[in-house]
Parts: sequence; C-alpha cells; structure tokens
Amino acid sequence: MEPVSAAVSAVLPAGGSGERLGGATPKQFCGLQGRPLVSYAVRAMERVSWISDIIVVVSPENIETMKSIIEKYGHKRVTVVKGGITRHRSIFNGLKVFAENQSSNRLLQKPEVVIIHDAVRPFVEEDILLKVVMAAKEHGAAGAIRPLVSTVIASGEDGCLDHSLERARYRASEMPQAFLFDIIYQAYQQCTDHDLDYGTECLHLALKYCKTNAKLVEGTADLWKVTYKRDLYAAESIIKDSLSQQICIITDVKEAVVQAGFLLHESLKNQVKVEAISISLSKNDSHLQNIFSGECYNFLCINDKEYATEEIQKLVDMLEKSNVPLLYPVVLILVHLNISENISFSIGLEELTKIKKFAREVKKKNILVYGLLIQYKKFPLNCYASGLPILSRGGLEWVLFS
Ligand SMILES: Nc1ccn([C@@H]2O[C@H](COP(=O)(O)OP(=O)(O)OP(=O)(O)O)[C@@H](O)[C@H]2O)c(=O)n1
Ligand SMILES: O=C(CO)[C@H](O)[C@H](O)COP(=O)(O)O
Repeated sequence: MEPVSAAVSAVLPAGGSGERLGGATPKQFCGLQGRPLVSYAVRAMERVSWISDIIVVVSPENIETMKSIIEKYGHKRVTVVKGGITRHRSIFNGLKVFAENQSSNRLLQKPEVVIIHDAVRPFVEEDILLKVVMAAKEHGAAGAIRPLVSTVIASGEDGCLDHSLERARYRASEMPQAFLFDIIYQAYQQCTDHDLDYGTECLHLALKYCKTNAKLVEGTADLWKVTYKRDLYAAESIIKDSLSQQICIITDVKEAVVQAGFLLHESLKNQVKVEAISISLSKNDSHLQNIFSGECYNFLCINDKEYATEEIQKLVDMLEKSNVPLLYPVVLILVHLNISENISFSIGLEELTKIKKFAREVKKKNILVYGLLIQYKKFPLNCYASGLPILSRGGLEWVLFS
C-alpha cells in the first residue's frame, strides 16, 4: 500500500450509551465472538502501520473496562480519554490530548491529519482509511459516503408530508472521516453549545467554522454503524464469515515442506485469505501468538514427520495457552507430506489410529482435527487409497484420511 507522507493519528468516539440498541451494556462493549465490538475497531486501526496514536474516548464509568480490554487483547498505541455527554463533546475531548496538556493524559504528538471513526463501525479497511487521509491532506477534510437506502422526506407540523428529497442527489454520511488536525480542532474550539449538544456531522463543523468543503469518498457497504440489535447480529455474521475465510499455514523448516506450503497458498489464495505462512511451530512462538490473537481459526499444519500427532498436540497446547475464546470451532488440518520416491503413502496404521483418537479428544474442546496425506511429486502419480476422496492439482496429490 502507498506510504502516507503525513503524521496520522485516530480518534475513536466510544462514549455513548447505545440507547437505540437497548440493553444494559453499551453496544461498543457487547461481545461478538467473545470480543467486544470496540476491540474490532481498535484492531482495524492498529493494523494500519502509518497510524501513530489511537485515542479511544469512553464515558468516565467505562474507563477501567476499556483499559482491561486493551490489556486483554494486547492493543498497542492506544490512549483512553474521558468522554462527554454527546458524541461531539467526546470527539473534542479526544482531540484535546494532542493540543492541550491534560491532567490525566500526557500530551501526544500533534498529527498533521486526524482520522475520526466511530468505535461501533468495526469493518473499516486500510484502503478507505488511506483514501480519506489523502483526500483530507489535499482538501482539509474528507469523509466516506454511501448511497441512500431510503428516500429522505420532511414532515410538516401536521404530521403530513411536506416535501421529499431527490434520492439520487443525496448521500449518507458514514465514517471514517479525516481532517487536517488544525482545521477540525479550530472548528471544535469555535463550536457553540448548540453545535456540541445537537450536531451530528463533523464535516459540517469544518465547513461552518473553517470554510472547508470536505471531499466525499465513496465507501464500502460494510462501513455502516452498529445501531440496532439486528446490526449486532449482522456484524457477528460478517465476522464469522471472514474468520471462515482465513487460514494460517504452518510448515516445517525443510525446504520441500515450505515449498509445499507456498504451493498450497497459491492454489488457495483465490478462495481464502491466507493469514500467514509460518515456519516451525516451536521457534515462531510470538508470531503464532499474534495469529491466535488475530483470531485465525483455521490452521494447516504441513510436515513430513512420521509421528505428526506430536506436532498437532504442540499447536493445540499453544492455542489453549493463548486463551483465545474457543466459541467458534478451530479447524486444524494436519498435512502429512510424503516427499519420498516411494509411491505408497508413508503413514502407519498405528499413527493413524493415534491421530483419530486425538481428534476425538480435542473435538470436546471445539477443536476439529482433520488429516491429509499428500504425495508431493513433480509429475502426477497414481494415488492409492480405495474409497477415499482424492484431489489433484499440479505436482500435489492428496487424500483425506480423518
Ligand atoms: N456521548 C457520546 C455519544 C456517542 N459516542 C460515540 O459515538 C459513536 C456513534 O454514536 P451513536 O451510534 O449515536 O452511539 P450511541 O450514542 O451510543 O447510540 P444511541 O444514539 O442509540 O444512544 C459511538 O461509537 C458512540 O459510542 C461518544 O463517544 N460519546
Ligand atoms: O452519522 C454520522 C456521520 O457524521 C456519524 O458517524 C455519527 O454516527 C452520527 O452519530 P449519531 O448517530 O449520534 O447522530
């Protein structure tokens, strides 16, 4: 991705009470797949290397909750700031940490561009962040927009239709938005109490107080804001869907095994997102921990060892130690690679029975273990395994065995 030549930080307002969603827990702290909604938004920002500081603004009673979320999910570069009674007041508090010395927070380096993004919009990608930041650098302000779903109408005092807007001419203002820091900060400083208490649009403040016409950037459909209960269900389905599309390939250090990992990556990459190809299970501890905490639930463990159960046991132990919530089944595919010239598959019946027993055991913990035998040759071979499904692609031939 194109490097960003500006200091960029982000403010995530998360200080609301989620009245429209209802329930005792504000929506930003509701768990989706065991992880609070706000943590997804923080992670989306954190993954972007060119964002320096991430300010999360929460109501005073939720400061400790937010700090424990940061601790639990290992969030980095995050500062928690006390919110206000409205969204605009919360955002203003977030911006102040870059411009004014606060008693409870150290002064952070003022960015050239600041991103403002609701903490309840978890699916923001680097691509759209980059677009709004670049547009803000050029125009002073920018925000993501979407086509309107419904037509906007105005009702008269009698409760009857007064007029309706031509839908094609209007857009829904979404997030992320980005601003030259000085513009948005000056705008907030000039705001009236009425703006701070009733305003809903940051882009409008930049226009009203700094004469800055924001550039509007077409956003993706999943930038919508979790507002009602149904949105939580929708967000959870999107998360589940994306988890099922991610896979981590773990290989042994041997060249042929690593090569097979890359070949599998090649053949899988159009269908799934390959998170990482990690070499060696034991040596890459912290690398794997990151993958676990990034909530990858599918693993392909390739090796050519005769006793592969030990390898998969190691992975299960690491997974359990990582405390990743196993609410969603983890799928471990143990690939036994036969790179020898021997045509018959080299896994013994004893080892096979052991793997099957192991698979039955870990299934109780919501970990599903499957085994795959792959005959790895430069040319197609005849596979010998009666009654078992056989797939073949290029120099790989594989047989599902568990
Ligand atoms: N005093 C407030 C109010 C809102 N927000 C944040 O602004 C974002 C968008 O606001 P909205 O969806 O309206 O959240 P709530 O105010 O919590 O929802 P509701 O209007 O249904 O009460 C949310 O991340 C919310 O936590 C905030 O930081 N401080
Ligand atoms: O819609 C918006 C565009 O600026 C904001 O993202 C914000 O979510 C509006 O907040 P509220 O729902 O409280 O009016």
